[in-house]
Amino acid sequence: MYTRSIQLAKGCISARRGLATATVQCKTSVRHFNKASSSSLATNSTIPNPGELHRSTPIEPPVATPPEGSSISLKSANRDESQFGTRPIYLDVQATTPTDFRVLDKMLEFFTGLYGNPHSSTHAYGWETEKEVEKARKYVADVIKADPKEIIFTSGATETNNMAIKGVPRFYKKTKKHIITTQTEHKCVLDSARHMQDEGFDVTYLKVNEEGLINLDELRNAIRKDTCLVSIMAVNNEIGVIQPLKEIGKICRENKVFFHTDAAQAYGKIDIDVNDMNIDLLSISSHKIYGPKGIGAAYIRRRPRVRLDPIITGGGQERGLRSGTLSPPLVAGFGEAARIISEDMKYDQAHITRLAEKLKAGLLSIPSTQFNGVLSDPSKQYDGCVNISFAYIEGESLLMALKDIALSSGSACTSASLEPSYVLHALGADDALAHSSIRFGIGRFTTEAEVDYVIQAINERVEFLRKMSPLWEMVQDGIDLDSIEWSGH
Ligand SMILES: Cc1ncc(COP(=O)(O)O)c(C=O)c1O
Ligand code: FES
Repeated sequence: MYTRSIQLAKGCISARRGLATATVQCKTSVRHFNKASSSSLATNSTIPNPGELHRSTPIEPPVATPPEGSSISLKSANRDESQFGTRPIYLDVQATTPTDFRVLDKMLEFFTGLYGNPHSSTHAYGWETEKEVEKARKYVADVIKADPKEIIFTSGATETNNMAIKGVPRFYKKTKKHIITTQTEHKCVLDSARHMQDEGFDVTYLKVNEEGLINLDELRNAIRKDTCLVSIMAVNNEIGVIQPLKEIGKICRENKVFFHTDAAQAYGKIDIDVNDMNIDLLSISSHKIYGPKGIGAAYIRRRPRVRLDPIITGGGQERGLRSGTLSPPLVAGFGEAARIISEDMKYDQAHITRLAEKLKAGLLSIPSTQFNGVLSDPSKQYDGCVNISFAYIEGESLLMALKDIALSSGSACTSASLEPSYVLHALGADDALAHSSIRFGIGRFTTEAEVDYVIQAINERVEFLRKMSPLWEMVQDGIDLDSIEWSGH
């Protein structure tokens, strides 16, 4: 057995409050991790501010040039600086979250002692691992008030979305031919829907309003006799909009249509009760909740029972719905992440809301900025996703000028393309505004010092870039840009 010089699992709720380097000693290696200070919340004023641990020099006065060779020094949040060098502040938690060290601690034993195949039913190695898998299944189910039997482990939300959007219509294809989804879904939902169109299904893509919300009457009107599935995401990954799940679930149940929701960005972040909301299928991703990558789950309702054609067939694992040997380290890590997020949800929410409000206020005080998402009703906006357009600046130029902050102008899988966001387009944003948007993701380990730094850095760099922008100069001179006839070359 390996020894641990620290007990990570207990009393770690204040992880974000004070990071100190601790050592976990395994049989073969010694690795460094950031460990929660054992100090209680009450004494956190004496703890070095975590943000200070990220930077060895104070914030610079306004810079006149982009940060090439900047003297601001940043240390990484979770890596050994001596080995990996300094890295930017991480504000891209919608793309992925850092693995919580309590999760890692849970996973380690599955690489050493607990290596049995959880599907081996003839010996103790299989039984002990299976017991851990079932524990994890319960933790994952508890977050959304589901029965553990309704949880199927998959490789992540992409697989689960494929499973739901392809699997349900294929099963009911003799009588049902229609699917409803929205224009602002994640690419893996839209792509699965297009795939089903190629197989002969009709797909309705619901529009959203300028805040990103669907219209419930439009949903009601779109439902046909042969509709088998409505797939509407819970929290949008680019703008954080929360769709009215309970109302959608009610409409679907009344019309006897299955309701699937992609909850990759919502699970553990907002309250979800699959029974109260009449959700029939739900997609979960472990790496969005501080768990390992490469694992996720499908919630599939048993009563009334949802049937689907599995995408991966074989040994019949996971109730025949997803064959293949499970990865116990990933399952257990995911389970631990779910257990922690259930326990810490209120604390995480309060922390994230406080920092997000500060960030939003600090950025929206910059002239000619626009918040993308819901402003009219805070209950319909997930605070941890702050998407802002900075008019008269290209989002990509701003990102280039912000090398000391890890950000994205939208989803991770489209971040290599310079196309403006299709989600912002669906909200009615013009190309210029869609091009100038940046998504700021705040999570469990984001610190106030990081937010302060980001506010100052963005203020400086936006001012700098606008000084170089002829459009900005014209606006300052009182010229109405809409009145200009641009030549077309
Ligand atoms: C809304 C949404 N759906 C699906 C996914 C895909 O999840 P996974 O990485 O687990 O396949 C993501 C991740 O970016 C997401 O944000
Ligand atoms: S897979 Fe995460 S944004 Fe595309």
